[in-house]
Amino acid sequence: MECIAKLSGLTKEYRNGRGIRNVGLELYKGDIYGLLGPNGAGKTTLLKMMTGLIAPKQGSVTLFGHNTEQSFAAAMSKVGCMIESADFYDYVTAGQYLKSVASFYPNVQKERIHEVLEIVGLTANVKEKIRHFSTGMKQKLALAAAIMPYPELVILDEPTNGLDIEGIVLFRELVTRLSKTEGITFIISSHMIHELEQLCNRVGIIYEGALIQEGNVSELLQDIPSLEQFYIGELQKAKGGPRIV
Ligand SMILES: Nc1ncnc2c1ncn2[C@@H]1O[C@H](COP(=O)(O)OP(=O)(O)OP(=O)(O)O)[C@@H](O)[C@H]1O
Repeated sequence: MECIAKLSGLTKEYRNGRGIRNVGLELYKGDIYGLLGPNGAGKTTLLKMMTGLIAPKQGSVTLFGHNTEQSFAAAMSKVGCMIESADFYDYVTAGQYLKSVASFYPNVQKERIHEVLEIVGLTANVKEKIRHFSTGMKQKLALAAAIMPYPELVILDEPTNGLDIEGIVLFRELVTRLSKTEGITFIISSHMIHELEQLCNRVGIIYEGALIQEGNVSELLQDIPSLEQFYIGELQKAKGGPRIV
């Protein structure tokens, strides 16, 4: 299996003492890796570090063989991402926004704008100003931007936030399709554990800044009926309390 992302000993401490400590993780080509953890556990911090938005105090991120601190452009050249809730200049239209995104990538032709709009189901809204978009529509637009440069790795931080039920199902189908047809690898943080259970082949659990458990979903769930029960059990172990599931 080809390792396309390697995170080693990642540590970040904010001034308030929070952050992540000594997190190591590998992604293999074709993985759909789910990142689980309570609020404030460190998921966004970890994903921001993967994309160079935060520099680690210790540790390293290697994407496609390139260290993000030493060769940022090369490391990120096959990466698409959507971190935290999407923020836009909302007086422009969806089409204008995606055109500006496309202009960053020399290999992206303007036809790609319509392609990604169609993929996320926003074709009819191309001329609409973003300020008229719902939260879920903005999430879809951010996803369209993330897949614009034909990425091989897509990093998604809570991508289903604000999506309606149909949007969540579409999102799951879209990730599955992109994984199968384009061979795209995904790492996705989410609180929607049932979605992750259906979608992911591997999951990791972050608790208080540390990766406390990870593995193949099918192996982790050999003796436990659901990812939710596994997750709650692992959190209880980490907190040192008795297991109630
Ligand atoms: N810029 C910052 N300055 C200080 N503390 C921060 C900063 N960003 C995050 N934190 C703290 O670091 C911890 C990890 O935050 P992070 O956003 O990574 O968690 P998360 O797992 O993504 O949480 P959630 O599920 O609520 O989105 C939290 O306790 C948070 O308060």
